[in-house]
Amino acid sequence: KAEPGPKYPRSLPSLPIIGSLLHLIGNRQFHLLFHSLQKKYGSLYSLQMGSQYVVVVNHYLHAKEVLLKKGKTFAGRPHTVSTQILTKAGCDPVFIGIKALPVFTRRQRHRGTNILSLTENLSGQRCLGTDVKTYFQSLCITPHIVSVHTCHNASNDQCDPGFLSWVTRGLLQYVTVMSPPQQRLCSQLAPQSHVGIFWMGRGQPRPIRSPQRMLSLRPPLTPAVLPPLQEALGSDSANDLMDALLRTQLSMENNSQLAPPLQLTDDHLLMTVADIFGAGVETTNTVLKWAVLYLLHYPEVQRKVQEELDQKIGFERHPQLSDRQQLPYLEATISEVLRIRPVSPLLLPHVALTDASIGEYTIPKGARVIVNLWSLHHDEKEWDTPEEFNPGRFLDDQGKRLFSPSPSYLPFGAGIRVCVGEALAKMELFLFLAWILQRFTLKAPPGQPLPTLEGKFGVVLQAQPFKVQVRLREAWRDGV
Ligand code: HEM
Repeated sequence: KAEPGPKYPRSLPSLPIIGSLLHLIGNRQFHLLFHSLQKKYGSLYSLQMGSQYVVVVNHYLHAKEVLLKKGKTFAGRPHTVSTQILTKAGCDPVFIGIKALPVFTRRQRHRGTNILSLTENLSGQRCLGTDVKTYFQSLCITPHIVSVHTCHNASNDQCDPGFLSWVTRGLLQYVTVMSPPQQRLCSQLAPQSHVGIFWMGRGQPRPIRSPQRMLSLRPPLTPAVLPPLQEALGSDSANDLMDALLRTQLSMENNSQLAPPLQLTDDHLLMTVADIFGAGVETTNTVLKWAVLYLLHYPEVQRKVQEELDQKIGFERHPQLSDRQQLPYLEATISEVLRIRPVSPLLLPHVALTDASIGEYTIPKGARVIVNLWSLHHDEKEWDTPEEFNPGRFLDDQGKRLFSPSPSYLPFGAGIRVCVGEALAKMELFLFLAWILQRFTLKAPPGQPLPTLEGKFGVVLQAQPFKVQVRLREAWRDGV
């Protein structure tokens, strides 16, 4: 009897050249579309983006196979023409440095109060404006600057002035302008950035003017920036990410056996630091916006968070990272925000580095695999009324924190490609929300309807612009 041939996932209909585009066009919310297509095609199916074979995963068992069990096999990322140009032909982030980020983040645990005092300086003391976007953006940038480089000779965590100006005058502008043009560029081929990125496989027609223009915006690591940092490299141990990168660069330069391609160039350094800002600022800022939006819709949740803060922290001091354990309801609220509106609802695309399989299905080498986190976080078999915002899901009967009430919860991905900023992001979210809600009550401005909870799919799942009224709490005013 003949062996059965390979079994491929069911596929959406496709046409030559345009692939399955006709089935995707007009729908801008790809996570929702991919979620709904399960009814017809099952939880694992494929589609064709131009010449690119794409597999969509909607169930946690398959997702865990891709990310954890076969993490190395599916660890590839797509190479696109724009990323090639932007990274100067492969000066990708330096993973020695990037993967070391959690270490520096752990060290920062002891510096929580310093992050907090920096956020205080930014906030203009007691009054928050209604421009949530700008406020949160500046709030989120600060810990990244601290995490990437702090001047360790200073008594508190202050940045080297040259480095700070390089970040604020050049790098942040570069990172903020990077997303919209990239989106525009991609939208010439497909309506949304994720799909655009998938579409931009090698050998396809593509406009390259924008990435080149973006490249010209990249702030060079001038002599004013690097030498002071190199001089400061005194002790043996690396204190922050910049230290680790510079130390590695130095030891590679001194190793005569390493040919130039193995040297760590200034471009590697720049791209690594740019990546920390690019990947970290918009994500954390977006989660904060979603958190505020849900607190406007669910005032009883806001009240409970404030009651917990009042009881456990009071009004005499700021919340600190060491308070996380005694504020389970706030932690549960953050977890629920990350579930209900995952910032990266399709993760980042993964690529099969060899021929492989997911469940009973054969997956060819080079296939792009999209893990639809939205489907995992809204699976009705795993979550009771998934569209309801209920932090209580993340608490047990005694009110203690449950870290993962369902295996279908992966807001930061998992395995070899897990988000390297997870610890830092959780610290930031905790401190910002604790600090804000200790002092302020958030409401929709009077006479205005509650803002929509519908997201906008793009580089991240954005909340639509909204305004918020911020009131200093009576209890806080009386307490200080
Ligand atoms: C709440 C905020 C954040 C969320 C929800 C988030 C989520 C994610 C997700 C889902 C991925 C993709 C995992 C995959 O494709 O399998 C990712 C990747 C990544 N994140 Fe985050 N992230 C956040 C904040 C940060 C921060 C603060 C940083 C840096 C300081 C960061 C750096 C990165 C990097 C470098 C990657 C790529 C990892 C790789 O390709 O190996 N993220 N993040």
